[in-house]
Amino acid sequence: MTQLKPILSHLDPIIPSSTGKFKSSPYAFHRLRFHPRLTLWSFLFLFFLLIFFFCSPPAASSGGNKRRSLTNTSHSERARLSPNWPAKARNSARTQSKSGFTVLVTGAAGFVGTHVAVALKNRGDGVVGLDNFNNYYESGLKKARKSLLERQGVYIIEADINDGDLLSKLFEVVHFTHVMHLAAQAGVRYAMQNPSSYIHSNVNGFVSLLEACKNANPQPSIVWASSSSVYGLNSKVPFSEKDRTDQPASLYAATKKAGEEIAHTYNHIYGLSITGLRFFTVYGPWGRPDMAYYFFTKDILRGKEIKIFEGADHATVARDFTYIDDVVKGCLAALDTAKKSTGSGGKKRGAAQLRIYNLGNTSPVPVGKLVSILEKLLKVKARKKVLAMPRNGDVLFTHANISLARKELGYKPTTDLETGLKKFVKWYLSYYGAKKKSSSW
Ligand SMILES: O=C(O)[C@H]1O[C@H](OP(=O)(O)OP(=O)(O)OC[C@H]2O[C@@H](n3ccc(=O)[nH]c3=O)[C@H](O)[C@@H]2O)[C@H](O)[C@@H](O)[C@H]1O
Repeated sequence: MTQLKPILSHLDPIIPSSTGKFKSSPYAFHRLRFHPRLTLWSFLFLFFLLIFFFCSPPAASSGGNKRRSLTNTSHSERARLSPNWPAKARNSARTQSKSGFTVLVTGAAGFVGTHVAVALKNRGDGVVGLDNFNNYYESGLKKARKSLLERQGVYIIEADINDGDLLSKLFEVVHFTHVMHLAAQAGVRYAMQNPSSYIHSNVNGFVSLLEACKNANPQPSIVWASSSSVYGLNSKVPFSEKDRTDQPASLYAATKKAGEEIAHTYNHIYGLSITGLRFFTVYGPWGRPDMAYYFFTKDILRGKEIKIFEGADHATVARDFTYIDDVVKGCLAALDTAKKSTGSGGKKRGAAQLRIYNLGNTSPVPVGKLVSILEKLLKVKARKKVLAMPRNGDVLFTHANISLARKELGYKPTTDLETGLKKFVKWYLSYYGAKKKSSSW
């Protein structure tokens, strides 16, 4: 405050005493121009303001609760593309056997994308990744996932799914048999701060991708990530694929629901084979820092207070937390059972497959229990504050009925929350421990 005093005292002469005076800005400007000390202080003030503005890191990941501009325009992405990307993509797309799939994984530097890409590569499929590396959460984590994929022989093209020209070229360079579409603007609560990013990625981006797929010859089969959030205010449990999904509680949910309708249209008009997977709060190693289990871990370790939401009349908030390895198995099973698209070059030649499945754990756990498991694993008592769930798009509980996925995909989750969190915590401590040692954390 004392440092501000000189600045403020020099600003005093130009602070108007009434709104009327404020309008006479030429007067203030005159005073500003001809007061040398004031000019010096003003320039210094502006200089430090600009330094602060340009040097500020992107907002912290905890809860993803600050508005950030996402660097996901196609022009900026195009500028970052390596000139020999077609050769690298062709090489990465090579399969180990004749029957192997050639899969484009969008959102490959994301949490689920990285795991799915590795699993496909490990079983001998050809995999090309695509990711815009936006700054929704710490970019270092996305880069680390990219390095992991590179070590496995998966090349990631740094581009946005909204870049239609790039996608058309990519589908000419590589004849993909399948597309695993995982690129999306995730996060339920962040939608209130940056609504347009959800339209950009989950609506426009999805349409841009489907346009490229429908024009491709051959057309690939598509498996994509929808969300448990489409059940919204539905109160019938467990959530079945037949239940209503017309009451989304967040814009995120609304864009995922829109995606399901858009999928129907492209299937109907162009004969694209499309499978949507409704993920239920997926967690695990290499996870997303904007999710509660992840930033609770970070905050518990730092002694920072965590907020635990509860419903009206102290109702428990619970989630059907689903471990990443189980979800990956579901994704691969969806790819394996996907029928071929029936069209080619934009023309439908027959009815095509259209499916939707819940991929949950079918065992909801209260958020309070999640915290007590973390306390046990981290051996640290959390500083907890229980408060009413804010009106921010959250829903009280999720619970998946997985009978359809079990029957048609052979999907069978086997990891309970404690086992899954144990693996997450182990990864977390080694990842950030190693980063701390290299003093970049
Ligand atoms: O299945 C999905 O479709 C979605 O799953 C995930 O959303 P959610 O289930 O909301 O997960 P997440 O944010 O980890 O909050 C978990 C719990 O902690 C509670 N919660 C949260 C924050 C907090 O400070 N306190 C708190 O109690 C909160 O009330 C909630 O009960 C994905 O982020 C989303 O992208 C989407 O994929």
